[in-house]
Amino acid sequence: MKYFIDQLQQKIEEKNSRICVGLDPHLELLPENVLAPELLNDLESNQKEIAASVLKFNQNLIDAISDMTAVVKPQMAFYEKLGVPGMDCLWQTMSYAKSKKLLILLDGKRNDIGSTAKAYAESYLEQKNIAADSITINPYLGKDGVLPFLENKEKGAFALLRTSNPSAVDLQDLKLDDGRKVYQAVGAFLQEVGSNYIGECGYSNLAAVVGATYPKELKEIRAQLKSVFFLIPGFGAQGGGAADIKAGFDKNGRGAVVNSSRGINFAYRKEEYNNFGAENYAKAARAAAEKMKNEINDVLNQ
Ligand SMILES: O=c1ccn([C@@H]2O[C@H](COP(=O)(O)O)[C@@H](O)[C@H]2O)c(=O)[nH]1
Repeated sequence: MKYFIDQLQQKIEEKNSRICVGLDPHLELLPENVLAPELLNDLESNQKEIAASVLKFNQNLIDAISDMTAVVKPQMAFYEKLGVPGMDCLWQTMSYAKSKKLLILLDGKRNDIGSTAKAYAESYLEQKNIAADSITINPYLGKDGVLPFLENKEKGAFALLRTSNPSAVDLQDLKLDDGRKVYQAVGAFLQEVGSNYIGECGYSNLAAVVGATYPKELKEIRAQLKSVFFLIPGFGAQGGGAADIKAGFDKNGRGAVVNSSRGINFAYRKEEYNNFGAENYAKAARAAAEKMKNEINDVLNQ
């Protein structure tokens, strides 16, 4: 039995890639040759057709980037939005990614009281036919809400720690009586809970989400949490760049993956990749993923 975090670290090293490719099908950004825009005028009536287009889009993206990333991160919101066909599309996307030997980090930010958290873990990490390898969770309910996601050591959880959005400061930076900020207390909590789930690589199956858009906090959190692996979202579309995420890695270039969703999924819309044309969106995505992978490796080698 191999710990989730060891599987992830091993795949990162095999591919020499520290990127995580988000699968976030923003419908209005899909190429017209994949999704006829008029279908969006009546989303509910056209859920089935739209979900079929999204699946084709995802499969082409996965084909284009599977040798270049260890892990893909489908964002559940975009699939839930398409009702039952959307959930079927999510499951088929995960199944396709699995067939290409990619790890799956399902971004759903689930959690609840212990018994309900257990049901979430069973739903998304333990189904027999297809399940994710890891899931994003909200740690706000405390330990009994987190432990069910760690029961199976082959699976992992990524808890929100310091998120990438502008309003992250509203609650996460509040000061506690002991002088720490809320996110610092959450970090210490994650390290403590995760200490019983540490793999051979020295990191724990309980990982954390820390945004690329807050490089100062990322550096401070990396220094504080030696055994916590990071998912770093916010690269590209949210403004984060390679220089911002460097401090999230340890001195050996381990301990984190950096996510980009729109920046890769919809690279074909950027001037830089205009020459590919909308019909070659997957080739544009590959070029963007390769650029991101190289930029991160370069900055870590400096
Ligand atoms: O703090 C967080 C936590 C999660 N996310 C998610 O990551 C992707 C980012 O998408 P981009 O298109 O690369 O901006 C998206 O699914 C978010 O829900 C995050 O951005 N920040």
